[in-house]
Amino acid sequence: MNIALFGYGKMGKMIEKIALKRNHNIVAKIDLDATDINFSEIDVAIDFSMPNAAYGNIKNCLEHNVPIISGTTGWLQDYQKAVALCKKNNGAFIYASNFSLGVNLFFELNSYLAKLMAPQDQYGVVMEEIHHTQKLDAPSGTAITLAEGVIDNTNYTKWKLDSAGDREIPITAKRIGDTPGTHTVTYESEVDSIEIKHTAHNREGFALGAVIAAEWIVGKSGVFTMKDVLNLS
Ligand SMILES: NC(=O)C1=CN([C@@H]2O[C@H](COP(=O)(O)OP(=O)(O)OC[C@H]3O[C@@H](n4cnc5c(N)ncnc54)[C@H](OP(=O)(O)O)[C@@H]3O)[C@@H](O)[C@H]2O)C=CC1
Ligand SMILES: O=C(O)C1=N[C@H](C(=O)O)C[C@H](O)C1
Repeated sequence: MNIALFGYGKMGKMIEKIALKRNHNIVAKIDLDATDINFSEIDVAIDFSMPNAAYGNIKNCLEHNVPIISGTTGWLQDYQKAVALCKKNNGAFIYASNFSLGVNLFFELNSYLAKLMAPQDQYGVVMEEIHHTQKLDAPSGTAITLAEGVIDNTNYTKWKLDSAGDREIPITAKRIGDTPGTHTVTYESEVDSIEIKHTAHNREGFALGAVIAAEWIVGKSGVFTMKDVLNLS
């Protein structure tokens, strides 16, 4: 498969390594608003760029009939526009806040736990995410997906960074060293705590998931999620 990388930073480089091992070709590495992209040679594009660049890259690919996988976080105010554009162009598009198999299993566990906890009013939920100091957005996209999993299954109504009001989920975002990504969901009562945690040891899981999604999407049309790719519930 011929893959174009939009964003050739920490994730772009890791994706290149894994894609080459899986016998794919990297035909373009795009770090800025490039205008001379040869879309006709691209089977699928993978975008791990920056919050202010992601939507433009996705739009560019969809308008050139190139399937696009996006892992960039912090651009979700434009997500519905990307969905509409994909449908209009009969294109193919996946956004995931986290492409690793482990985190996608963790999302399922989070939703299941939220369902169990919904009637237990003596518990309140709090979330924490820890990432490297170069991360631009807070809270992480993964923490937002986890909060949405709780909101969908309980009477919590929204999430907020740091302190939160009644029926709001407080998310604490810490930036420490080169931490690849650690997410904790804790239910606290006066007598005990129930905690689930995912710790990424490196970026390989994210990159492998993105390449698997790219392999999966070629030949399809529609807006998909990692649930579709991994065949989860
Ligand atoms: N969904 C997931 O599983 C994961 C998502 N992420 C997300 O992926 C994104 C990238 O992460 P990471 O690789 O660590 O970040 P980096 O900062 O290491 O890399 C981002 C790259 O994007 C480049 N860039 C800037 N503008 C554009 C543009 N217009 N088009 C294409 N590329 C551009 C930057 O170039 P330059 O340096 O020249 O500005 C840089 O090389 C983040 O949003 C992060 O949150 C990260 C890990 C996993
Ligand atoms: O910026 C990162 O590094 C990461 N970003 C994603 C997020 O915002 O959730 C995924 C992962 O946690 C690493």
